Amino acid sequence: MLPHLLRRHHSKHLVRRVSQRSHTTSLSGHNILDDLKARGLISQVTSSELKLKEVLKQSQTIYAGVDPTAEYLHVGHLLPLLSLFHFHIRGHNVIPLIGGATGLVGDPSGRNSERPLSDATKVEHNVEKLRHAVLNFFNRAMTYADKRVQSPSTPTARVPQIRSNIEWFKGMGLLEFLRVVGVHSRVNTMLARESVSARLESQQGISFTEFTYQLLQAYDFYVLHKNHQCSIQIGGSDQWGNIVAGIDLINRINPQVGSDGAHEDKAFGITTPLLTNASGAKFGKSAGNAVALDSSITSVFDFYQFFLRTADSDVGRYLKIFTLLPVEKIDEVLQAHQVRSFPVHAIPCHLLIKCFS
Ligand SMILES: N[C@@H](Cc1ccc(O)cc1)C(=O)O
Repeated sequence: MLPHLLRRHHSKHLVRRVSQRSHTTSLSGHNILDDLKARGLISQVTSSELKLKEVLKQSQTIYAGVDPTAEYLHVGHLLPLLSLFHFHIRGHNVIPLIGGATGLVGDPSGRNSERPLSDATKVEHNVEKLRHAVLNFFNRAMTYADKRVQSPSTPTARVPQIRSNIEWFKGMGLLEFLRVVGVHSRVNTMLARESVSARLESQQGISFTEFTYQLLQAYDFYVLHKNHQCSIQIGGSDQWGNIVAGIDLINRINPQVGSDGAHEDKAFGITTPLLTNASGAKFGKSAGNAVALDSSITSVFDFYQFFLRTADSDVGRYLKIFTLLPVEKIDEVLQAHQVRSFPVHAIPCHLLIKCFS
């Protein structure tokens, strides 16, 4: 029942979206933040929402990173990527980043044990696969959003350029890193970050390698801020510490002072929730139930089944997260179902299949 209802409203609303987008008002702070929030795509922001909304009235550059721990993306990656995509279709600049360098180190965030170091050639291989996967995501999502998006006159005509942080780390020596980044970083603050403090209590502790991870990600934000005027980083909620580390570094290297002498925020972070099902279980590679966005790993059939088996109580939440349908429309449809006490069986899998298979 639900897929049909949604299909009917789908094209009408997307057409409206496009005409809005071709005006400069598409950048109005009205407001991507409200929309992302209503979709359940925001967990936390690093400054006041008011301030961020103000900033978003102008075109911004926003980045999100993915580490090459596997050669495919999974459903959990979709939350930051879709958030990035929401910014993209409203005319902001987005930078999807692959962690060609950070993947060689390993992020301790959200893990209670040390990762074995990945083989460098495997990491390189994964970077290329992920580059392709992210490109594919943007291509498909843009086609799904609107075919006209391909027209060169729209701000979203181009698929964003994908970068890898190996670009700036490969030529950087240890001494330079210590002098540029280390000197501005407080060990006390680094120890207090959740990703580190949680591990300090474990018997195994944390290696120096994983301990420094936050500084690598911090430097990424700094480089993108300096060279590409990137002002916002998006990541999963486990990335909070790494994102804040970047903002700290940016502020320490170039303290921003407004005309009244007060500190002025120039860099911001947005975290997305981690994807869970109604019983609170996480999805992801480390949770062991990854649903890959790659039909050679998770077949189209399994992918479809995954969404088809969505519990009724998750349907509304997933629709808001995974489709571009207007939130009001989703609420309307869900309400109609509740009133008539229809069971809501599935989210419109056909839309998702088109995007990712
Ligand atoms: N640390 C992120 C990936 C990432 C890497 C580099 C960055 O600059 C940003 C994000 C993760 O593990 O999900």
